[in-house]
Parts: sequence; structure tokens; C-alpha cells
Amino acid sequence: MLNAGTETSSVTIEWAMSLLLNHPEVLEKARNEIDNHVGKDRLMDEADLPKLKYLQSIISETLRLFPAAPLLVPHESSDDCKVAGFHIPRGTMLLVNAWSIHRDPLLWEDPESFKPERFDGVEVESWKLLPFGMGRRACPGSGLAQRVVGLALGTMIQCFEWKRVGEEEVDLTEGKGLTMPKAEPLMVRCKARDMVHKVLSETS
Ligand code: HEM
Repeated sequence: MLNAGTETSSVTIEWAMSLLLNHPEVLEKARNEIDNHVGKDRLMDEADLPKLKYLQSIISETLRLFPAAPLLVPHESSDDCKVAGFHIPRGTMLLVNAWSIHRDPLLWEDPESFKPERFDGVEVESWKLLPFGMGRRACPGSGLAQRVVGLALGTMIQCFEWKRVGEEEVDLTEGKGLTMPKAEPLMVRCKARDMVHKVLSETS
């Protein structure tokens, strides 16, 4: 349970931050949204999350491009069944390639691009975007994960200025491992924003 919950969430935050560093205009839009809804006098908290729609879209778009469990978890058919016209005998191991579904050009426009705006005001069908699986064995921690990732990423955006280490874009090559980590761990420069000093001096 701890493994299923921690690495998946931290890997997602690292991918999100990498994508934001390669798309500074998205990072700025997310920061403006937080500043507008939360202000600069306090840290954001869980109750702010439902109002931060653009932040949620950034997380959905990150989970679309880099789902922490790209093949979900192996399932076994408990009976003979048909999947997409194929006969599947009882006891067959089935893998769902969510990574490929999330990048299918028949389902998504410009699927390789990072565009959080694609989720603006759109209710996406659950079979198109399934980073948490679906059905009876779907991830029971998805609600917690959305909150943890939203709160951690949102607070990092609210409190710090983020910059790439060099001029070149962050390398988005995928590494090996069950939770699809980055091949190269993210290195980044950050600087506390003025509001951090204010908030901390008031709470100390
Ligand atoms: C971004 C974060 C997370 C992602 C992307 C994720 C993704 C997944 C996926 C794809 C599955 C398999 C679903 C399937 O095969 O249909 C799964 C199962 C599971 N997840 Fe998560 N998860 C995340 C966070 C969490 C958290 C925070 C917890 C709990 C604290 C958790 C607990 C579990 C458990 C216990 C299962 C196994 C459920 C079962 O077999 O019935 N996960 N998760």
C-alpha cells in the first residue's frame, strides 16, 4: 500500500515539474491561477484544490503523457471472455497499455504535445484516460493521489520561482521501472518568492 501510494505520486510530481519547466507559459498561467484564487498572504490548502481547475488540467495532462503505471497492473480473466473481438480463455494474463491509449491519435488531437487546455470544461470518457485503471480493481487511492499531487505541486508553484539548470529543455526520456521514472532525475534551480518570507515571518 505504501509503495503503491508513494512512488506513483512522487514520480507524477517529477514529470509534472519537468513538463512545466519545458513550458514556462503553462507554469506562469498556473501561478497566476493560484495567486488569483489563494492570494499571497497564505499558503494554499486542500480546500483550494477544487477551484484550481488549470492545476487539475496540468495533473491530468501529466498523467496522460506519463502514467505512473503505464501497463496498469496485470489482470487475469476469471472466465472465458471476449476483448475487442478476441477470444480470451479463462486464466489468461491481461495487460492494458494505458500509455498507448493515452497517446492514440484516433482518441487525442496532437497526442504527443503537452496541452493542459485540452481538458478545459471537458468531461473526458474514463476509457480514454485511465492512469488509475478502471472498474472493480481500479486504484483505491486515486482521490488521495489527486489531492497529494495537487497540493504538493500547487504549493511548489505558489512558493518558488522555477528555472531550468541550462538553456536546453529538460530531457523527457522515460527510464526503466514499474512506475516509469525519468531516465535522468530532474535537476532544477529554484528561488523562494517574496510571499514565502511574508507567510513564514507571520507564522513563526
Ligand atoms: C499518481 C498516483 C497513483 C497512480 C497513477 C496509481 C495508479 C494505479 C493503477 C494503474 C492501479 C491498477 C489499476 C488496474 O490495474 O486496473 C493501482 C492500484 C492500486 N493502487 Fe494506486 N495509484 C496512485 C496512487 C495510489 C495511492 C496514493 C494509494 C494508496 C494510498 C494507492 C493504492 C493502490 C492499491 C492498494 C492498488 C491495488 C488495488 C487492487 O488491486 O484492487 N495508489 N494504482
